[in-house]
Amino acid sequence: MTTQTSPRTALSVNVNKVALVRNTRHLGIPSVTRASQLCLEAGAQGITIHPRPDERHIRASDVYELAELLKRWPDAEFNIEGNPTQNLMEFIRRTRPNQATFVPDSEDQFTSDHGWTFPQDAERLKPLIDECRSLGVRVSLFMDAIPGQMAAAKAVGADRVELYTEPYAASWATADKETQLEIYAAAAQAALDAGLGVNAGHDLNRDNLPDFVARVPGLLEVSIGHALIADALELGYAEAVRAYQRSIDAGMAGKR
Ligand SMILES: CC(=O)[C@@H](O)[C@H](O)COP(=O)(O)O
Ligand SMILES: NCC(=O)COP(=O)(O)O
Repeated sequence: MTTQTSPRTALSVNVNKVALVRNTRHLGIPSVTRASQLCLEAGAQGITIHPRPDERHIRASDVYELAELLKRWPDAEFNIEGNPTQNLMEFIRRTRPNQATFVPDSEDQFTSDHGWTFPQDAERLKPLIDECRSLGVRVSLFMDAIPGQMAAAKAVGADRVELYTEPYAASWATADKETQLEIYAAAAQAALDAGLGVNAGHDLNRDNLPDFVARVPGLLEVSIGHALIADALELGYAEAVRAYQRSIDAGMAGKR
């Protein structure tokens, strides 16, 4: 078993939903770049976007404007998510983000709801992972919390996995929470044992974050969008980011 001292889990704010609201008028507000700037000023360690092919929220123009913004934040990370067999690779080639998170979504998918599957997906992913790494871009694979899949994710060349956390989030207020935490802890440990870094995301929020951070070993990054932006509608971006940082700190304090 690979153990490591617990790194402080980084918060990457996903600004998809700012773009979603912006796109309902031709006024350019709320601004995606201003939202990102305010989140970074408040202490977020990164910005995540998922430029889907239908541009339902993040548009190609957002990708390039955010890439320029992040150049002014050298200590922050830019994480671009997407399906590398669709539109993602062009964005990676042109912007060289810190991290590319490969997500196996179809073009018309309502939202992300599953990870990659090995060995089926290995052959088509390997050259795309190799290209990202040749560009100096870290690759994270969006994965279900299945311990037996982690070695294959490493074998195909991934640097990290992002654990898809909706099943945990859905269990949080139920009797199934403890079982889910054990599943995610085992999947994270299997990833660590395989030599992978561990990220996580989808439906995480202020309430369910502390337990997850406390129980999942080696958690390097959480990318959070929907709930954080919803909270920002009430609290403002800066206070929302500070609230999520407090949730992460509560989880860090609770690590065994
Ligand atoms: C991969 C993942 O779980 C999310 O980052 C994804 O970006 C959510 O996409 P929507 O914001 O379009 O629901
Ligand atoms: N990779 C998860 C992400 O970026 C945001 O997911 P959500 O918090 O919007 O569900």
